[in-house]
Formats: sequence, structure tokens, C-alpha cells
Amino acid sequence: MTDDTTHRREWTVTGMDCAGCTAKVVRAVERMPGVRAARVALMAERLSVDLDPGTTRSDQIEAVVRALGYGIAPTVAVDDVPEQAVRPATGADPSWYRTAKGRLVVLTGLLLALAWVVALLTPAGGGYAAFVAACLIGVAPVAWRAVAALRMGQPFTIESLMTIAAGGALLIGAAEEAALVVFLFAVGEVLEGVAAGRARQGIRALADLVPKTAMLEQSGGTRTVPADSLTIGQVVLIRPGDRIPADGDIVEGTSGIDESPVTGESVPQTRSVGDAVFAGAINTQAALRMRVTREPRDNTIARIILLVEDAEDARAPTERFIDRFSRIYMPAIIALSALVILVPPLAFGQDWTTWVYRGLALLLIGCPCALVISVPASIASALSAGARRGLLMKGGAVIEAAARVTHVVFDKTGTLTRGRPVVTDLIPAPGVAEIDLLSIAAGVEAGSGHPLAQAIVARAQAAGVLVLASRDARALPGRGAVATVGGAPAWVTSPSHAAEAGGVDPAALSRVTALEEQGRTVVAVFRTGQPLGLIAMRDEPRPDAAAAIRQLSAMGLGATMLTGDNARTAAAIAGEIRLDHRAGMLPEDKLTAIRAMNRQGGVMMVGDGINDAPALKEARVGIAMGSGSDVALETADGALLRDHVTDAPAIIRLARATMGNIRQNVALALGLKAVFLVTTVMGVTGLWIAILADTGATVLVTLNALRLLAFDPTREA
Ligand SMILES: Nc1ncnc2c1ncn2[C@@H]1O[C@H](COP(=O)(O)OP(=O)(O)OP(=O)(O)O)[C@@H](O)[C@H]1O
Ligand SMILES: [Zn+2]
Repeated sequence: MTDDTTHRREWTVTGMDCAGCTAKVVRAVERMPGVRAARVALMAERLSVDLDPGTTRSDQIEAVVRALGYGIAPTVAVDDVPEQAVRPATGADPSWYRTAKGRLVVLTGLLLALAWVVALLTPAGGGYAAFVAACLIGVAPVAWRAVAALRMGQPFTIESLMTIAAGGALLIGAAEEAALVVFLFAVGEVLEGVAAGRARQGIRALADLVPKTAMLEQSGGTRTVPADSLTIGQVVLIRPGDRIPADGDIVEGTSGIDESPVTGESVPQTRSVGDAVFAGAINTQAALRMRVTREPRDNTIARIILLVEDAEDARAPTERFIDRFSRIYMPAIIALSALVILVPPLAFGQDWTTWVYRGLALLLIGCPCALVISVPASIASALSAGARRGLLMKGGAVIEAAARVTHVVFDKTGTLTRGRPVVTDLIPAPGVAEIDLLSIAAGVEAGSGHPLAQAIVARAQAAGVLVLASRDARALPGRGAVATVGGAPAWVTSPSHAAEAGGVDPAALSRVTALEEQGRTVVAVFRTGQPLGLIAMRDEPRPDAAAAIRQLSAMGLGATMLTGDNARTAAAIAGEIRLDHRAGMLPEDKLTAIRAMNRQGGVMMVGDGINDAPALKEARVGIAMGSGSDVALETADGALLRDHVTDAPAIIRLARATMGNIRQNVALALGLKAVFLVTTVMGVTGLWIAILADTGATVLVTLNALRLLAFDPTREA
């Protein structure tokens, strides 16, 4: 996005409570010269701007945002000082009474109380003047913000509606009510801020998991250093009970690691020398030494937080609809209120004061805060509720698509099965020694990352067999691998591919069938025209795979296993887990199958992301499973960080609950508006009820969204 003259800059902006606020900031900044694009992440309180610093300086942008009534401070200049690109772990929001909006509540409240006292003591009308004063002083900062927005080309803001309504009320002599409205408006703003802050904290809590300091090993002992100063290759000491300060590999010690903060996995895992551990996890038992493998800002948890925060930008279609709706809604209400003020007195000779009053109250109904916050509040709560259990979704669009899924497709290896096949049978061809079969096969597979390859190499190492050196190693996707071993090309492939190449002796094929019917995967090893034998492996289904499929069908969802493995092995495994399957699929077959299913409805594909990234992309919703797959987190639409198959139904449950919550919120916000629209025009409710209704709706909507934080998607309904 950024070219030579454009730089991306980021700020933390405080005081934004709803999408109305973010729109105001974005529109104001985007009008400035030299600004290519401006984006605001509401829950992350982040403004990022691509700008040409030669045309507009950062402090000019800051001045504009401040004029609108928000706080602003630079976070990072991503491409200017990359080494500082660590977001400060911000703590909780400041207490409400320390914010500008909080001070306005105190001020307007005191003025109102004072005016009431004056009114009691001076029945002759001194009270009226006191209410006028209270209203004017209270509305001044609001009017100031309205003027700032107006100067930036935004006439219709909540502040401008407020200012007109309060000013109009004064003109028709309703000073007491005007002062009350100003006070209630200030209270509402604070309540909205508190509610939005609660939603934010769920995400921030993740950042607080990484300890601030680390014990760096140096010649002559350890030294306490800030955790975000660690660099790759440094060795740190982690005492039992400590949190791990960075992603790294253990170089000394064995301990139980509680990864629940990062992945949601609640059972501590035993980790030992050579194993990877994540920043934020807790070392439960023994002291460990660990070598840092990732810069602090690339830590898995830092990437999860970024993903969750940025997810807000991937807006749900519902959300975009509401944005468009509220853009029409405000002007429409203003037009309606003009009609209410003008038509009855002019056309029907009715009383001006009554209808001006009703028109002004209608203006306050025009405040779309509750409506515009209804979707992002639910989404933010859902994202952080999911993140705490290792269920990640990249934003509202993914949540919406996941809620509509009708069919779930699973990859077999590493998803429904453990992905750690174990060699069960070695069947050398006549005249071939078992050792040669194994050492040649391991030689071919040594460079491959395929789970079958790893099983063969592991078996060779365990048996103390020399792994022959190889060159020109190459994968035959969906079929096997080939390499030059000991001077001659050698293959390890599926028996069917080997049969075509003349690399299995026909007598062996019945053995293959028998092994495959037991759910084992068989590969044939051969050189040009010379069969060397068969190797059988078995990859156990994950313990919760069958439960996951049962849950999915209870939720009315279909489930299918796609595998490159042969039909008999696939049928045996699918029979154990009890789901539909399609076998013998080449990677491109998987794509075609998913494309066809996409046409019939929403398909979610769950895979380990290692060799099925294209299929994950093709599916309506692609979910990568397993914390190990770094690539997948970036390319998929979401991820299940724990190796639990039951998290697939869980993430759909979360998505469905979120969409349900959003529907409730939209209905609540629109319903309340509709009710008070009618009562206002009929004159049943007045000015201060109108403002109370808007604030009340905003608070109700946010509270309802916060219920999602407590929703446990892993529990069956
Ligand atoms: N490196 C390899 N060594 C031996 N056989 C292989 C190798 N790669 C692929 N094969 C053969 O090709 C088949 C399909 O492989 P593919 O990688 O497409 O599927 P998979 O990952 O094993 O299973 P799934 O599709 O369920 O993930 C395997 O069952 C195996 O017979
Ligand atoms: Zn707002």
C-alpha cells in the first residue's frame, strides 16, 4: 500500500465509543491533503493513516482529532522505526471521572443542582436564569465539538443534534428541561465509554499475559531485563511459576507448561529440551532455560492480539448495512423533525411551541449511537470470548459466514487423526533386507515434511538404521516422494502410483488390501523397475473426533472427510469416526470438491494448513487447526489453537451465538427508536426521555453484547 512518499503512521485515540465517533474521525482525517487512507479500529482505539509527511505533518492530524474532542497519542511509525514497533501494553481505561466526558457530567450535574436550589429560593424567576446558565455552560463544550466537525464538512453529528435541541429548547422557554437534557447527554456519553471499555478489556487482557521482564542469562549470572528487549538467540531462565517471556525453544530442563493463556488448552503439557514454548504460557513445575526464537513483537500471542484487533476491519455485511443505514437515518430524522415543527402550525394552525418542542425531541431520537454500536460490540465480545479458548476468527465477515455454514469438511491427516503416524509393518520384497528397505525409504523421505515421511525417518532412527544420503529430493504431491539415493533414483509412493510405475510385485497387492482394511496407510518403496517392499503405518484418530462429528450432526450440519489416502484406509478411519468420506483425492480434487460444495451452501474447511492451504482458501470459511502451523494463522479465515476436533462445532456455535446476539441488538436499538419516535410525535414523551432512551438503548445493547464474554461455545446446548 505504501509507496516512496507515503508512510503509515499509527495513533492511539481515546474517547471513541461508537461507530459514529470512528466515522467522524476517519472522514475528518481523510479530507486532509496528503492522506491516502485512514482507518480506525474502534475496539483497539487505533487510528492508522497512510500519509505523505511532506504534505501533512503528524501533529496536524493530531490537532484535527483533538478538535473533534478525542485524545490522541502516537503509537508507532511502522516503517520508520521498525524496532520500536511494539505496541505499548495499555492498561485499563482511566476512571470515568478523570476523562473530559466525566468532568462534563460533574460540571453539568453541579450546575443543574445549583439551578434547582436557586429556583427554590427565588420563585420570582431567578431559577429560569440559573437553568439557562446551566444549560449554556454545559452545552458549550458539545457545541464546540459540533462546530469543529462542521468545519471539517460534517454537519450531522450527535453533537450538532444536541446543540440544536438544547438551543431550541432554550428559545421556546424550556430552560429547565434543556439543562436536564445536557446533563443526561453527558451521563450517557460516560456510560457508553464505560461499556465500550469493558468490551475492550477482554482483548487487552491477552496482552497483559506476557510478563514485562525476563531473566536474561549472561556470563556471570542472570540479569532482569524488559521482556520486549529480548532478541533472537538470547537464553533466558524461567523459574517455576513464572510466565514465559518470549516464544522460544527449551535448551535445558523438563516441565509442565500451562498454555491455557495462549491456546486455551487447559491441561498442562510436558515440554522438554528441543520443544517450542509460547510467550504468556506458565511454567508450572521446574526451572527451564530457553532460547528466544522470535522477537517479542512476532510472538504468537502478539500475532493473535493483532489478528483479533485487526479483525474489526474485516467488517460483516450486516455491519456495513448498518453503517449505510445510519448515514441515511440521521438526515432523515432531521427532515422529519423539520416537518413536525413546520407542518402542524403552518398547515393546521396549531401551537408553535408544542410542535417545536416535539420536533426538537425528535432530533434527539436521531442519535444513532445504539444502532451503530450494536454490531461491533457483539463482535468484539465474541472475538475475545473465542480468543480465550483458542478459537480465532478474523472478523465480523468470518463470523457471519461461519454462522451460515451448512457443511464441514475435514482434512484427515493431522486434523481428524493425530497426524503422527507410526510404522506398524515392514514388508521387504523377496530378496531385500529389512534394513535396506528402511534405509533407502528413509533416505528418500529425509527431506520431506510429510507426516508419513516423518514416521519412516523416525522408525529408521529408532532402529538404528543408517539413513542414506540423498539428492534431488522432490515431492510428488498426493502421490509420494522421489530422490536419488545411493546413485539411483528411488521412490516412496502410494501403492497405486507404484503399480502404474511397475514398482510393486503383484503378489504384494493382496497384503496391501488387508493392511488398508485395518485403517493402515501403506507405501511402496522401489527403484527403477525394482520393488523393494512395503511399509505400513497407522495414524490414530484423535480421541474427540467421533464426538465432534456427533455434535455437528446434532447441530444439523453435514460432515465429510477428504483425504489423499486410499479408499480402504479412508473407509476404515471414517468408519471409526462415523462420517462421510472421499478418498484418493489429489490436492486439486480437494479444490474441485470444495468448489462444488460451496455452490450448495456454506462450507467450512478444517485442515492443519500444512499442505491444504489452497483448500482452506477455497472454502467459504477456512479454519486452520493446531498452534504449530504458523502459515495457516495468516492465510486461513480462522484458527483452532488447541488440537481439539470438538472446537470445530464450538467455533460454529460461537458464530451462531454472535449473530443471534447481533440480531437482538439491532432489534432492540431499532425497536426502542421506533417506540420513542411515535411517542415523541404524539407528545407523550418529551425531550429528556428522548435522550434517556438513546443512552439507555446504547447501554442495553452493550450489556447484551457483553453477555457473549461469558458464553462457553465448547458446551453443547
Ligand atoms: N512423502 C510421502 N511419502 C510417502 N507417501 C506419500 C508421501 N506424500 C504423499 N504420499 C502418498 O500419497 C497419499 C496422499 O498424500 P496427501 O499428502 O495428498 O494426503 P495426506 O496428507 O496423507 O492425507 P490427507 O489428505 O488426509 O491430509 C498418501 O496417502 C501416500 O500414499
Ligand atoms: Zn458516539
